[in-house]
Amino acid sequence: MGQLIKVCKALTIAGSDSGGGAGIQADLKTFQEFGVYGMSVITAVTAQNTTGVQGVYPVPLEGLEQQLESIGNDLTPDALKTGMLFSGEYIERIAFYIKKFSWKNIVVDPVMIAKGGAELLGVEALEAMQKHMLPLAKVVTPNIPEAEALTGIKIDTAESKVEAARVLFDQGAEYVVIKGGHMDEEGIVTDFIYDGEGILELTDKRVDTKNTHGTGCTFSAALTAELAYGKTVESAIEQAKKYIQTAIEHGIDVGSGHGPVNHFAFRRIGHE
Ligand SMILES: Nc1ncnc2c1ncn2[C@@H]1O[C@H](COP(=O)(O)OP(=O)(O)OP(=O)(O)O)[C@@H](O)[C@H]1O
Ligand SMILES: Cc1ncc(COP(=O)(O)O)c(N)n1
Repeated sequence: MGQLIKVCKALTIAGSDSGGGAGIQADLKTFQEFGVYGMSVITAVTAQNTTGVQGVYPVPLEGLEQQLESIGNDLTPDALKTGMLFSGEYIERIAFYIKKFSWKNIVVDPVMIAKGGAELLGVEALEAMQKHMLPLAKVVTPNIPEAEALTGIKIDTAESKVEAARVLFDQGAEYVVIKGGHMDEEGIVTDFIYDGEGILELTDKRVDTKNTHGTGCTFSAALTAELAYGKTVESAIEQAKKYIQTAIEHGIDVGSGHGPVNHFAFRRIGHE
């Protein structure tokens, strides 16, 4: 019998995007690119493509819990990320299982609204996110509108960004990454990192493209993969930023709307 290879394992708890650009699909593609064994717990199935979200179908609560049990009873993720969690009730149950199985290295991507405007998490779930998920988070990775919704702070200045990061830290996340994709900065995009003491800003050139569907999912999945390898949070964030930059720069021609990023850009770009 051949010798089995030890691998790092990462879990995503998120929604399915039938179009393959965001959600579970983006996460698993990214895990694969990083050489990490990917697992998934699906909260909801979305009928979605590059033009928008056509439907949202939650997995029955029992099915959600059974997936979490199945993973926990056999497979221990070295790191996990959450994406679209659908509702406050689902968030509460997911937090319960994360604690039950003592899972660590948790990246909370507080997905709320799709780029096209579709609601992926009810507003009633904000409190559950604050109360149950943020205290479990090694890293929370909101975009600007999500950080505003979770803190009630309008982010339009450098000071308000720091203030919002402090509030998210106080809500329990060890590291806060406020992503800059939605910020109107000329030619650049800056992600802002806060760990309760210091601030780090990662800036790169803004790619002029409409194909940014799934950027947040892909970034947080790359970060989770790096944490699964046991990397420090700072180094994992830097690596994730490099990966998403490359994936956006080498965009692919898929669909007629807001296309996905190129998950395999590190490896092979397109074909003849
Ligand atoms: N046009 C761009 N050029 C370069 N980097 C970008 C661009 N847009 C976003 N990014 C980067 O992509 C990552 C995700 O940021 P963004 O603010 O878009 O998250 P998001 O809104 O949660 O994404 P999504 O909802 O599409 O999954 C960040 O690291 C950000 O800096
Ligand atoms: C299942 C699922 N999860 C997350 C997103 C967010 O990605 P985006 O904001 O790029 O639409 C999405 N559209 N669908």
